[in-house]
Amino acid sequence: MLEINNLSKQFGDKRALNGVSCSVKSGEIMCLLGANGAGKSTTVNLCLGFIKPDSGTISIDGELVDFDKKESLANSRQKLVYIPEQMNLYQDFNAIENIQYLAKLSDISPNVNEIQEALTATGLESAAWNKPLKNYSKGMRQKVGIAFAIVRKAKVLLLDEPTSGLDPSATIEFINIIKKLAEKGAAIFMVTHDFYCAHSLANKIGIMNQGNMVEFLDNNQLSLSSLEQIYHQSVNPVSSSKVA
Ligand SMILES: Nc1ncnc2c1ncn2[C@@H]1O[C@H](COP(=O)(O)OP(=O)(O)OP(=O)(O)O)[C@@H](O)[C@H]1O
Repeated sequence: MLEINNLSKQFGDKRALNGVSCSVKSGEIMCLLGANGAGKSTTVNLCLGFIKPDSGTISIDGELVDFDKKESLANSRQKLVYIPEQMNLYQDFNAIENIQYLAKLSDISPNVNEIQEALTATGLESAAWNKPLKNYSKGMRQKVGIAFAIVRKAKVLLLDEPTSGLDPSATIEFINIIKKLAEKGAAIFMVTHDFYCAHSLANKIGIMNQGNMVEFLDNNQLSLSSLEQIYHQSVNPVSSSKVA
C-alpha cells in the first residue's frame, strides 16, 4: 500500500536521508522512531510529495509516484490523509463545516449523515459537532482530522507526532481509533517520539538515526522495555554502552 524504496535526500551539505526503505501494507501500522534530525519528517514530506527525492521511489496503492508530474502527485495525494502534530483547521468553522470544507478541496461531497457517522466513529461527542473549533482541545481537533480520513476512505494515513501534547487518556483513545482504522484496511505510517504509543499501536517499528533506518522491528515480538533499550542502543550507542 505504501512502499518506500531506497530514498535519499540531501539539503545543501546535509544528507537528511540515506537510502531508506520500508513498506506498510493495508491493515498494518508502522511507527517510525528516531532522535531529532534523524530524517523522519523528511520521509513523511517525501511521501506527501512536498519535496522530491534525489533518488529512490515511493509507491502508493501500487502506483509509483512521479515527482515531475503534477497529475501523478495529485493522484497519490488523493489516496493519503495527513495528520500533523497540529491539525490545520478553520477555528470559526464547526467540525461538520471543517470536514465539508476539506472534502470540497478533495473533490468529494459527503452528505451530513456520512460525516456524522465518521465523527461518531472517532468518539467525538455529538454535543461538540456544531461548536466552532476554537473551543476544541487538541485531542478533539485530531478526531476531526481522523473523521475526515474516514470520510475520504483514505488508503494511507500519515501521522507526524499526533500524540504529542495529548493527556494519557486522550492518547489511549487515539490509539484505539487508529487501530480501528487499520482494521478497516488503511495502511498507517506514524512518526512518534512516544515509545508507549508505538509499542501499543504498531505491527512494525522503524528506528532512524542520521538519515538511516538502523532498525526494523516486528513489534509483536517485543516488550516495551526491549524497545526502549534497542532504541537507545541504536540512536546513541556510545552513551548507552557506558550506562550498561
Ligand atoms: N528544508 C530543509 N532544509 C535544510 N535542511 C533540512 C530541511 N529539512 C530537513 N533538514 C535537515 O535534515 C535533517 C533531517 O530533518 P527531519 O526534519 O527529517 O528530522 P526529524 O527526524 O523529523 O526530526 P524531529 O524529530 O526534530 O522532527 C536535519 O538535519 C534537518 O536539519
